[in-house]
Amino acid sequence: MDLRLDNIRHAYGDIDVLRGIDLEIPSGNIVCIVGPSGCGKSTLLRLIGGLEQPTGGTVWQLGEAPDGCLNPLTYIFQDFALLPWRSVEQNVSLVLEDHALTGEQRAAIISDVLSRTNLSDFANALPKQLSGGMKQRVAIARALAVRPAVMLMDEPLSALDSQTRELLMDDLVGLWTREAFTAVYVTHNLAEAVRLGHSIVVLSRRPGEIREIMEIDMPLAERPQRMDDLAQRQQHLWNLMRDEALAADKELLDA
Ligand SMILES: Nc1ncnc2c1ncn2[C@@H]1O[C@H](COP(=O)(O)OP(=O)(O)OP(=O)(O)O)[C@@H](O)[C@H]1O
Repeated sequence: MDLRLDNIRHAYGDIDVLRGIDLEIPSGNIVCIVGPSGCGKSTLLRLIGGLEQPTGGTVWQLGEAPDGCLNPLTYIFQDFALLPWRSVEQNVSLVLEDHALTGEQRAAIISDVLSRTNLSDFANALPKQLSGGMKQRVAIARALAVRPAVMLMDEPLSALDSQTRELLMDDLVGLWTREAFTAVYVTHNLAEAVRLGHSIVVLSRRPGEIREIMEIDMPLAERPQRMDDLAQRQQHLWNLMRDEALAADKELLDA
C-alpha cells in the first residue's frame, strides 16, 4: 500500500502547524521526516495514522495492505510502550488477541517476529530485565506481528545511547533488507535519517512546509561503507535546517 498526502494543512486553534504538505510514501520505502523542534513532525505522523483529522487536505491510502495485515498503520514510539507485567512474548501477543487467529497461528507469528528481531531467547523475560535497546526490539517485534502496511516511527531510537542506536540501525537495515517494509520515520537525528531513509523530507519551522525532499539512491546495506557520501548529505541537511533550528530553540526558550 502506498500513501499519498494531498495538500495537508493542520492548525490547533489559531496556531498553524502544517501547511501545503504534498508527499508520496511508496510501498517498501523508508521516508524520514526531519525539521526544527515544534515544526509539526509528530503531528504529521498522527495525521497519517488517523489519530487526528487534518484541518485541510487528504491522506490517501492507495492499494491493498499486505496479506495477513491485521493493522495497516502501526506506531512505534520512543518510550517503547511495553506492559511491564507481561513477558516479551506476552507483549507481542497482546496485539494479536483481538483478531480471529488460532493458537497455532498466533504462536507462529510470535515465533517469526521474535526470531526476526533476535529475541527468541528472551521470550519469557520481563521488560524490567531488558536494556533499552532490547525493549525497543520488542516494540519493533510487536509492530511487525500485525504485518502493517506502514510503520509510523516517532523518534524510535532517541531514548537510546549512541552505541545502542547504531546496533538498532543495523537491525532495522537487516530487517528491511530481508523483507522490505514501509515506514514514515520521524527523527531529530540527521545521521539516522541518512542511514535509514530512502528519502528525507525536510520541514521548515512552524507552520511546517516541505523545504526539500532528498532522495538517497544507495542500498541501505551499503551505507556504512559510504560514510563520506552520507556525511556530505547530512551536512547539506544541517545547512538547510541550522538557522531555523536556532530560531526554534530561541522560541522555545522565550515561551
Ligand atoms: N494537541 C495539541 N494541541 C495544541 N497544540 C499542539 C498539540 N500537539 C502539538 N501542538 C503544537 O503543535 C506544534 C507542533 O508540534 P509537534 O509535536 O508536531 O512538533 P515536532 O516537530 O514533532 O516537535 P519536536 O521536534 O519538538 O518533537 C508545536 O508548537 C506544539 O506545541
